[in-house]
Amino acid sequence: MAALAVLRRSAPARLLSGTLCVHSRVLAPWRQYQSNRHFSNDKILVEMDESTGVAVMKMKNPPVNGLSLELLTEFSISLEKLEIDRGCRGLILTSASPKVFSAGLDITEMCGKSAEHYAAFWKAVQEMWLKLFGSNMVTIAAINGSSPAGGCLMAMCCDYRIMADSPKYAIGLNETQLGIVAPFWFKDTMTHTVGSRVTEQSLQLGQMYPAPAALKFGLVDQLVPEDKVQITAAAAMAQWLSVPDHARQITKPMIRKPIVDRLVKQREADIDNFVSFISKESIQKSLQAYMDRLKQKKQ
Ligand SMILES: CCCCCCCCCC/C=C\CC(=O)SCCNC(=O)CCNC(=O)[C@H](O)C(C)(C)COP(=O)(O)OP(=O)(O)OC[C@H]1O[C@@H](n2cnc3c(N)ncnc32)[C@H](O)[C@@H]1OP(=O)(O)O
Repeated sequence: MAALAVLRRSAPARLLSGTLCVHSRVLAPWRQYQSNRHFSNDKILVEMDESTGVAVMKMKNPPVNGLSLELLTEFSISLEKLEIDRGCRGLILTSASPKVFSAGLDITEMCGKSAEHYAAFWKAVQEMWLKLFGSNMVTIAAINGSSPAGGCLMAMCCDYRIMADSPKYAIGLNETQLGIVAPFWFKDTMTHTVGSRVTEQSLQLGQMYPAPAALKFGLVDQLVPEDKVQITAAAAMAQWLSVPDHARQITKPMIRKPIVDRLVKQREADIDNFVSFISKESIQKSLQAYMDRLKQKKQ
C-alpha cells in the first residue's frame, strides 16, 4: 500500500517536470477550502465526492467561459490541489454555463495589452496545459456545449471526451480562422488525439466540427443527450477507475511524457514567440476584426 501511495504522489511530479506557477492574486480563495471538500473561487468550482474519489470541476466565467488569466490561474491552482490530494483519483471537467464548454482563450487578453501581460497570460496557458495533459488522475471532459480553440485543447488534454449530442455544438482548433497559429503543443495534442493527417487538415483550415462529425474521427469519444452528459461522465469515470491506479499511472506517461517534455524544454522560447507574434500590428488587427465580427453576429 505504501508503495502505491508513493507512486500516486510522485508520478505527477515526474510527468509534469514543469514549474508550479502560483499567482498571488488568487491565493486567498483557498482559505475557502471546506472540510466537506467543496471549494470554489471566482472562476472555478470544485465538488469532491469523497466516497468515489472523483472531483467535478466546473468552469464558471460567463457568458462563454473565456479562458482569462484569472480563470487559468485558478484552474492550475485547483488542479494542483487535487493532484496532491491522495483521496482524489479522477477529475471530470465541465462548464457551469449551459451551451458553452469554453470559447477558448479570452481574446481580450491578447488585444491591446503590454508585452509583460502577454507573457504572463501565455505562461498561464502553458501551465494549464502542462497540468491537465500531464495529470496523473483519470481526466474526463464532459463537453456540455461548444468548444472552440483553447476549449478544444482542454478537452483533448483529458483521457476521455463525452459531448452533448447536438449539431449546434461544435469543437475544433479554429485558430487560423482568427489569423493566428496554433502553437506546436496544441498541434501535438491534436495529433495525439486524432492522428497526423486529420490534424494537418483541421489546423490548416481552422475547422470546427459539429458534435456528430467530431465523433466520427475520434475528436470526441462518445455523444449523449445534453441532459445525460454529466451522468455518463460519472459512469465512464467509474469504469476507468476500476483499473488499478498504479498500473494506469505508469502507463499514461509512457505516451504523454515525451509530449510534455517538448514544451518543458522550450517554455521560455515559446513565451517569447507568442509575445512577438501577438504583438504584431497585423495580428492585433486580425484579432480585433474577429472580435468585431463576433459582436456583429448578434445585431
Ligand atoms: C509562429 C507560431 C507562433 C505561435 C503564436 C501563438 C499564437 C496564439 C495562439 C492562440 C491559441 C489559441 C487561441 C484561442 O483559443 S482564441 C479563441 C478562439 N475562440 C473562438 O473563436 C470562439 C469565439 N466564440 C464563439 O464562437 C461563440 O461565442 C460561442 C463560443 C460559440 C458561443 O456563442 P454564443 O452565441 O452563445 O455567444 P456569443 O454571443 O458569440 O458571445 C457572447 C459574448 O462573448 C464574447 N466572446 C465570445 N468568445 C470569446 C472569446 N474567445 N474571447 C473573448 N470574448 C468572447 C462575444 O464577443 C460576446 O461578447 P458581447 O456580449 O457581445 O460583449
